[in-house]
Amino acid sequence: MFLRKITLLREDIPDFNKYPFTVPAIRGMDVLELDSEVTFFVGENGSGKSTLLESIAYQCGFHTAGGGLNNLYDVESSHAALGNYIRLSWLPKTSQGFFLRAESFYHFATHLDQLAEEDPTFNYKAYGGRSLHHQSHGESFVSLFLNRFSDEGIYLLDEPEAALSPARQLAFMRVIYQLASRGNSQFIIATHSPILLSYPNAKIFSFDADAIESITYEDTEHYQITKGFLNRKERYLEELFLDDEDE
Ligand SMILES: Nc1ncnc2c1ncn2[C@@H]1O[C@H](COP(=O)(O)OP(=O)(O)OP(=O)(O)O)[C@@H](O)[C@H]1O
Repeated sequence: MFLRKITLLREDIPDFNKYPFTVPAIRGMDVLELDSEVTFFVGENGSGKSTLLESIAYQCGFHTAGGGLNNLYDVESSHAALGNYIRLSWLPKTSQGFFLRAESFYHFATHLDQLAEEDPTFNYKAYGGRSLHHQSHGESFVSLFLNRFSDEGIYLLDEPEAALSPARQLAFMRVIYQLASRGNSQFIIATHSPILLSYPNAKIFSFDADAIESITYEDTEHYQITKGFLNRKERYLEELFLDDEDE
């Protein structure tokens, strides 16, 4: 493990009425203690998971649109609004790792193609040997996990399941397991996947309340709704499609 603590520098915040401090979970944040190789951020859409993850990436020196320390490319990266208002406590510090952002992964793939154009020796070795644009969305994620992720580093992943089939999500959990069990990799993952969230002994932080708090897997809405739906699909669908006058 590397990153042990994330502290919101409350005394430095000029205005709590401006984004990102208008987001309840961020506004109420104090100190997050990380004590597992795998940490999940979970919560409703818009609850602040990406905002916090991006600010961690910013503090790590990673491109906030996705990439590692050496990936400088020109795409509209967000300003990491929260980036200057958090403090990361490391033991030990690492600058190795990667920020995967599903929504801007296309731009990262283009950035690699540009590198290949400029440098004929660039062979996509860390990305499966060929342009990420020549692989399917899911294949390109898997190439990244298998080739770019190495024994040491902090991996910040924003909805990695976005491109992965359920089978590939399970395979991805094995990649996490192999890296994390060697003791030198740390993962912080914002996700909506009930499969990924089941990773054993992970810390799960929920962003659904007025502060970010640790919860169990079974207490996540993702687990409860998915389980309820799969157990009683007909009942759920019946209620979902009830005509207004029937209610
Ligand atoms: N640059 C911005 N300016 C103002 N508001 C923003 C900005 N970026 C995000 N927001 C708002 O902040 C809130 C938190 O957004 P964020 O992207 O962190 O949510 P999230 O939990 O990652 O959601 P999702 O699960 O949908 O990805 C949302 O209400 C969003 O509309």
